[in-house]
Amino acid sequence: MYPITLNLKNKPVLIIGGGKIAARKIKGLLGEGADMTVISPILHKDIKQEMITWIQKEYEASDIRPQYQLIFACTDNNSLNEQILSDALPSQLVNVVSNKEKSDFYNMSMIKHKGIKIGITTEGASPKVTKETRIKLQEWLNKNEE
Ligand SMILES: C[C@@]1(CC(=O)O)C2=NC(=C\c3[nH]c(c(CCC(=O)O)c3CC(=O)O)Cc3[nH]c(c(CC(=O)O)c3CCC(=O)O)/C=C3\N/C(=C\2)[C@@H](CCC(=O)O)[C@]3(C)CC(=O)O)/[C@H]1CCC(=O)O
Ligand SMILES: NC(=O)c1ccc[n+]([C@@H]2O[C@H](COP(=O)([O-])OP(=O)(O)OC[C@H]3O[C@@H](n4cnc5c(N)ncnc54)[C@H](O)[C@@H]3O)[C@@H](O)[C@H]2O)c1
Repeated sequence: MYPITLNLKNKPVLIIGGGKIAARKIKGLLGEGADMTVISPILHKDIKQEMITWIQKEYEASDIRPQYQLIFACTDNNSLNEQILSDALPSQLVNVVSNKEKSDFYNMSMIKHKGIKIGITTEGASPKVTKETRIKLQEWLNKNEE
């Protein structure tokens, strides 16, 4: 997979599902100034409703508008998340939170340290190993700080 960092300021980003995992993704995306639309019957308490456009309903294929370049399928229903992936246009990139093999892209585990960002990924193979590595590396950086 090809690593890049994206400038998402004012870019329209679509999230389907508004639960715990969506809340984590939305926090990071709002921090980067993305223009967020969330489609979900229910919103997690950590999602700041006033910062997003919330469309309170269940997903339908017509929700996939061409202006979205990034789409996050964050429902707790893996077959629905996979349906979202197949409804998307070939030009749209879809993150499927419930399937290690099928995503067009993954979020990396991030460390921010003294003005640099370190991204860690197993390219979907093992989120658990990613998290463990982030914790070990963070401890090493803290220990070896001048
Ligand atoms: C890095 C991080 C970024 C982020 O999500 O922002 C991320 N997962 C994180 C946390 C986390 N993930 C999980 C737990 C609970 C368990 C635990 O603690 O172990 C926690 C902890 C928590 O939720 O607190 C389990 C889990 N994760 C995925 C599945 C589904 C599956 O495996 O198919 C399941 C099992 C679900 C189940 O079976 O129930 C899937 C994905 N998770 C990824 C990324 C992508 C691949 C990354 C890579 O390639 O390495 C991928 C494929 C899709 C994506 O999301 O992009 C983030 C910060 C980590 C940190 O640094 O703390
Ligand atoms: N990527 C990761 O880091 C990670 C970590 C743990 C779990 N997971 C996976 O992510 C999935 C979601 O986890 P969660 O904790 O956020 O679940 P959750 O139950 O907190 O949230 C699910 C959300 O999906 C919404 N939803 C359900 N059906 C919908 C529909 N038809 N249309 C639109 N929205 C719909 C619900 O309203 C809710 O807001 C889990 O099932 C698991 O497979 C991923």
